[in-house]
Amino acid sequence: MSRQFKYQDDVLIEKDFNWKQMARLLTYVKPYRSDVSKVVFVMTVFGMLTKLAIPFLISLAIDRAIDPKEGAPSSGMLIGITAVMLVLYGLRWWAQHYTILQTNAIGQKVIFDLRTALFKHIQRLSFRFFDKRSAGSVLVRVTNDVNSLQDLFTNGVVNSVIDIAQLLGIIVILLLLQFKLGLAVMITVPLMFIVSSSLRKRIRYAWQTVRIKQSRINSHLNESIQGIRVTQAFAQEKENTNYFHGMNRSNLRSWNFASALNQTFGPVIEITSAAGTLILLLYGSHLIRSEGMTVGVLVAFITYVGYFWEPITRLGQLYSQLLISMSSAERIFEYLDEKPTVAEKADAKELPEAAGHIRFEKVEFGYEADRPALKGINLDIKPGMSVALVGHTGSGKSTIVNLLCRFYDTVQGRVTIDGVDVRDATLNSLRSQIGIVLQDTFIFSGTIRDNIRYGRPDASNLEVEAAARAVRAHDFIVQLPDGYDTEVQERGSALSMGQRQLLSFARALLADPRILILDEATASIDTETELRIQEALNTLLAGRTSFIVAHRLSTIRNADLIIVLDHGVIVEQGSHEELMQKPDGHYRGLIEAQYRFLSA
Ligand SMILES: Nc1ncnc2c1ncn2[C@@H]1O[C@H](COP(=O)(O)OP(=O)(O)OP(=O)(O)O)[C@@H](O)[C@H]1O
Repeated sequence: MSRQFKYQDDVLIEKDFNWKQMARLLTYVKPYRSDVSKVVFVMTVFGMLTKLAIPFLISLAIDRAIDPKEGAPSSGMLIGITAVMLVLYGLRWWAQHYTILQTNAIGQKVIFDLRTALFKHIQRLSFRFFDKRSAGSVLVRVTNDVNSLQDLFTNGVVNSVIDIAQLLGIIVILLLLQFKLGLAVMITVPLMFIVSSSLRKRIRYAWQTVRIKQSRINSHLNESIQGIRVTQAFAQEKENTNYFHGMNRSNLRSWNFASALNQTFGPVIEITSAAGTLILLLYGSHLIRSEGMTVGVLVAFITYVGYFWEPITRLGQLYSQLLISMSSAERIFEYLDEKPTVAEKADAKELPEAAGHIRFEKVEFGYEADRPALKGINLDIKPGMSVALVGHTGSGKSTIVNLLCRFYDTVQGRVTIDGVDVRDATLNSLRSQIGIVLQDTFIFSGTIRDNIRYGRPDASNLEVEAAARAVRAHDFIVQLPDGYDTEVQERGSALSMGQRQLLSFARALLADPRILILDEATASIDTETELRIQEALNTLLAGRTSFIVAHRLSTIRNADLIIVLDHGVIVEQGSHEELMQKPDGHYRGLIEAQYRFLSA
């Protein structure tokens, strides 16, 4: 099997059954507690009591109407008892129908709430969280893990309350009907619990393994689909398929194993139940002979004991369901407990409309503790200035931008906008004043118009068009089949790189941020598009403080200030002319290398 893929962000979480966690899960049911009480009430009164009354009525029918100890059999009484039983069956049917409808509705609402809460939380998590996880594994938690709780909430919660009530009801009835026989039947209960509890841990572990394998499959699937072009270009389909096949097979094996273990619960209960019936028949017939117990009572006992195992079997199944759900719950709570590393202060202030004066003061930063990405960065950018960040790959250009947007926090030093430390401002007020145009423009599904409007959803159609015209995107948009209403396909794959760039310029212009960050595309484009993009850029940058991770010579030359980075340190800064005058300067070296490359 190929060893090129590693998806190890999910590890087995092996803990004992956790009541605290169960209580936490139940808090999601709390808003619907009045619905739950209604269902439990209906099911207990109309479902359970009617059910429990029936064996009693049968024993009554046998001992009083069919074969009474004194007097003649009575058909009138028999008809009366049967009629009562019919009414009880009707009531029971209605109660069951009501319970199924209601428990489904409650379960769905709880799942809806949980999924929304999880999505909302994940949206707020910082870049650091996503650095460590694949998109696929995050996806699994919002879909599979939440789904696997569905059964628990749909049937588990309500049924367990009803089952426990039924179990207690039957125990009381059995003991009241014939105390000794009742006790004898219950001897088998502890036996069953001992056997089944030894299975619990193994079952839980097995299901966790299944989830982790499914999560890896999803991660791989996600990566394979996103990278399909590269895979096909390098003719790696076979390798990829083999790897997937291996993962899939391993998942199948784990699933079969877990499922087989799970199935052992049923037989364990059945064997114990058979032992119970055996005790009942042997000891019951003895009691009839020696203590004058009636046949009716024995028949009622047999039916009650049948009912007795039912809730126990269901509670056993619920328990294994609970074990499965617990591992999903643990994984969901792990995410819900993840705190954004970039957190808003409790007393964070709204950043007032920024003029765009940006300072970096003795900034130190590293993505990992022992690998600094920026060292001793000092910058003072006046409002309206355009700054080009240049330097070798990995020199720290994007990191500067990440700190300015507060996607990460500095390790030391501070970043200020108009004198306000970015950590003292609310994230929303900070980021809404910063526009970002990334190299790999993210086009969302929807129309071209929706995409331009992304940062300012209330913009009118006229404003959208004006923005598109200003950045010279209008001409190509109107040539699309439905103009501004053309639905872009997944991530805008039908648009050219240049077109996507222009769209993102329009998006940024419409949002009208005071500070603009531009990660310039590295791909070389034709001269005409280059010119058009340059003009669009001039419109976009006018009057804003801008940081450009610059690759095009024209952009770099036009910048008011050029910052040259090398291994996380600013090695030079100044205008193009100033920097070109340094004979052995870094900048001069970079530009000359680029000229050599272009003329080669
Ligand atoms: N998310 C991350 N986690 C860990 N290390 C990172 C992360 N992003 C960047 N780095 C590291 O930080 C350093 C600076 O990276 P940065 O992305 O700022 O470089 P850059 O100058 O923008 O490079 P490029 O021109 O290739 O985009 C590099 O050594 C890089 O490996």
